[in-house]
Amino acid sequence: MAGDGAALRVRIEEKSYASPGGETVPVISGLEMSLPPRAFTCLIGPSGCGKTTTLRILLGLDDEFEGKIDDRFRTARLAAAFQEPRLLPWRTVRQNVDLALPRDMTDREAVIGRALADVGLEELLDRYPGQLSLGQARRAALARAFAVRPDILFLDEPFVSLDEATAQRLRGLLIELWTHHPVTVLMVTHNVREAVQLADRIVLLTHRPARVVGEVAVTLPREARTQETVGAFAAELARRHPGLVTL
Ligand SMILES: Nc1ncnc2c1ncn2[C@@H]1O[C@H](COP(=O)(O)OP(=O)(O)OP(=O)(O)O)[C@@H](O)[C@H]1O
Repeated sequence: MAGDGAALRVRIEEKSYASPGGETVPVISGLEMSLPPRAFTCLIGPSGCGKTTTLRILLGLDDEFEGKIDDRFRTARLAAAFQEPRLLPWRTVRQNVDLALPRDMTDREAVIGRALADVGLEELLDRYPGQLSLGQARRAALARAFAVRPDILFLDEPFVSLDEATAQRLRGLLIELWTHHPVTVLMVTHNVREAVQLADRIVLLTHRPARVVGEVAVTLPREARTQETVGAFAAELARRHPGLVTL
């Protein structure tokens, strides 16, 4: 992808779904945002406002919308990790990573070995997903996403339904991976503290139909992001955006 330093821009004029009764339900309306290269952007907003729908459009999984997506999304190498780890159950961890790699990638065994070692799964390469804990499966999904060496990485609530200690370890791991392999990230989360802990900037959406109501730079240096400073930053966001940001 062209490393020209410009931000990737997106404008989704309108996206609707049909309700079971056949009515048109607008889900996104006039959503405009940009993704600065190699920045970690979190997308937050009320439940059901259209965050996953936005991600699906950017990933090219849904083209039934009106708007303009930067052409570079179409030529960039994309990777994603979702709420469900989405590993193929009949393939081993090693094979799951291998299947995601570009066909022309050389040195695959080394790439796979390194990616899984980076997330602490070097002993579990030949296990099947059913033999992993949820936390281990999430690690494997992150390893797979980074192994692809993407230009843009999309994350949709990758740590939801984990116990807090495991989620916290994986957040640390994600930042470590991203620091070593800087990539443009767009991560959807419900959890404003998680967004403040991880992001360079937070894009805040309205209730459905979603549009952007604000962009917040997280100015806390990463080494100063403690439970207290993150909590205070998140509380200030909730104070400024009542009804949209809840702690
Ligand atoms: N395939 C679909 N058909 C009809 N309606 C849909 C479909 N997918 C999503 N919706 C509706 O569109 C709205 C936005 O859904 P979406 O999953 O994008 O929201 P979200 O912000 O990611 O939600 P959450 O925070 O709860 O994960 C919701 O009201 C949802 O019920």
